[in-house]
Amino acid sequence: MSGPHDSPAIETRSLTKHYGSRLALDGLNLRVERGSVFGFLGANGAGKTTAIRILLALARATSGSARLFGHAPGSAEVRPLIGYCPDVPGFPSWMTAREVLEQAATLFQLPQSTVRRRVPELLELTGLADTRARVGGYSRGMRQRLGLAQALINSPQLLVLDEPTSALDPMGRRAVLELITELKGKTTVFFSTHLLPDVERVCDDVAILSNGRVAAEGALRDVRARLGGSRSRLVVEADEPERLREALRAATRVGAGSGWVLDVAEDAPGSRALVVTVDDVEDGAARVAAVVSSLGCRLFRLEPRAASLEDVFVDLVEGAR
Ligand SMILES: Nc1ncnc2c1ncn2[C@@H]1O[C@H](COP(=O)(O)OP(=O)(O)OP(=O)(O)O)[C@@H](O)[C@H]1O
Repeated sequence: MSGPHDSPAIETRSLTKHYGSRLALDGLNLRVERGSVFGFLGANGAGKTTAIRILLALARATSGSARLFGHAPGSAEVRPLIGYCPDVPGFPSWMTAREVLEQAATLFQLPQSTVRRRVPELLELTGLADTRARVGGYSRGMRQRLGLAQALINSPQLLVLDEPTSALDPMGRRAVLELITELKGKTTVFFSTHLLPDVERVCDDVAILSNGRVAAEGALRDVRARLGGSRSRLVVEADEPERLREALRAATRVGAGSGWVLDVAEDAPGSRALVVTVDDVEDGAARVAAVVSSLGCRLFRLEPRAASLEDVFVDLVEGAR
């Protein structure tokens, strides 16, 4: 592994975790560069929380190694550099948000002058400045925002977030994503999530975890481009979408059949555009155009659709089942 000065924010090698006979992590190799916003994706049970718990020294690996800035998880060098927010953060119910943050500041032994500045700043940043209620009366979204404020109290170099937007309404979600964007370049942000649009919005790099292993990783753009090609999609819009849909459905491959269409779906609810999945985009486009023409329909639009992260994710996770 690299030395502490040039080492990545996170590096794991062959990280393996057994819970009894269950294999939760199966030789996980992960590298998160300093300053990046890194999306850690995986279906339920893929091993995301287990990996995060090992990185935070809340669980022990069965074998393999993990380093944060070149140091062992939980070591005295690492602790001041990390901020962590679990998916469901817990706080003493009788405390106010301000008290929670002041207590966290005490644990990090921050000077009083820093606490006086930082606590109101963080309350403002997470939209809790005007809340007088005690934490016991908070909604899950409010707890998540307070958890985030707490994770930022020590101005960490690495912020680790487990499903940071899962409990938030659209406004709260947007606020958290904006906050992550603001941290870009200054703080390394490593977050697990199921919410692919969030990843598409803020992440530089991603790793897709499947059955305790990295199934794909790299720059978001590259992962999409590299893996999105396994299924090609065309968007087609004609004046009689129902008839076109029926005709394309008739060309759908069933089982080992020889149909050239893999799937047909509405582009969006109520839209007359259809998304047609084919093996080969050029051949598919020519065939779709021929179908439109044979129906005597007017063609308005026929174009390839770039793969989304969701396409890549679904392909990888379904492929691993
Ligand atoms: N304490 C535990 N004891 C036994 N098995 C566990 C324990 N914690 C996790 N597992 C198992 O390990 C595997 C990975 O779980 P983990 O919680 O890390 O996945 P995850 O990707 O975080 O899932 P989710 O998105 O549902 O939170 C799962 O099969 C889970 O059932």
